[in-house]
Amino acid sequence: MLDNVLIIKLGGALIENDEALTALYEGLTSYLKDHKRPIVLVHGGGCLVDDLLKGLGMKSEKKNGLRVTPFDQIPYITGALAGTANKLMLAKAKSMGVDAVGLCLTDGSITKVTQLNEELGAVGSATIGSPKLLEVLLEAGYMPTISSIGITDDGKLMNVNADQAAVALAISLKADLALLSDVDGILDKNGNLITTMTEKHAADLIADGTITGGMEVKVKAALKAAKALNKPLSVASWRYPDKINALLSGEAIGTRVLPE
Ligand SMILES: Nc1ncnc2c1ncn2[C@@H]1O[C@H](COP(=O)(O)OP(=O)(O)O)[C@@H](O)[C@H]1O
Ligand SMILES: CC(=O)N[C@@H](CCC(=O)OP(=O)(O)O)C(=O)O
Repeated sequence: MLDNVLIIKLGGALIENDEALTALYEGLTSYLKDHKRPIVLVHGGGCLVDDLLKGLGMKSEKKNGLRVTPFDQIPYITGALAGTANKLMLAKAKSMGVDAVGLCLTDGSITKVTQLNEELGAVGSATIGSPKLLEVLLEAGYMPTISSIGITDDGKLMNVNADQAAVALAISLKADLALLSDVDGILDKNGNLITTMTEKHAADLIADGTITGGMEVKVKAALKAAKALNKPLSVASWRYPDKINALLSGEAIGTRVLPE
């Protein structure tokens, strides 16, 4: 098992923000010049899916933060996430001199994906798989860049929430994990950053409507990872390049989600 892997999950809005995406890769390349640390990127792209479905005149709704994915929409959603979003990440990596390899969640069986339930349609749940392919790529110096599309054992395309996907990979690789989004971390009712989060506190904030939608999914996924790995992880912003450096050096940024 490869030691000290860091998985960084990037929310989809980053892909539409060229300045922040450039700053992220600058941060990664300058850190990797002086340090040897295996880094895996997992990305979302929910905003690209929204734009595509709207452009196609298709309706889209979310239930508890997860997109209802009719089977007739999954080819388009696959195009947006495993296609456009993944290849825009690889294009930026290429232009910054980073040797990246684009993957989906079931390439090399890096996770196992099953259908979550009938109600959500082609929405998948990712569980731990084989770390082998990622270890081979990381040892050879590539930066795996993984979309949240997966394939079931009987060959059906599935749309997996990217935070949940990153958690399954982190547990598989026993990696450190950071979930980076378009907000500074988990915010309280007044919009102030909460610096640490426990399961009990999160349950209270979900119950009183302070944590909703995509953040509810993210916090639950983060708590699952913190518990399974028995270590805290960061829910933070991708907006500040200096904080990315701090994160790479192992400092706490944003909200620390604790394994309790
Ligand atoms: N308590 C909260 N703190 C921060 N963000 C929250 C909270 N509750 C809901 N949100 C929403 O969750 C969003 C982040 O989740 P999501 O859109 O899924 O992000 P990403 O695409 O980066 O994974 C924020 O932009 C914000 O609108
Ligand atoms: C099932 C489900 O909700 N899938 C997500 C996958 C993309 C994602 O998670 O993107 P962000 O990280 O940018 O939110 C979706 O269709 O939006």
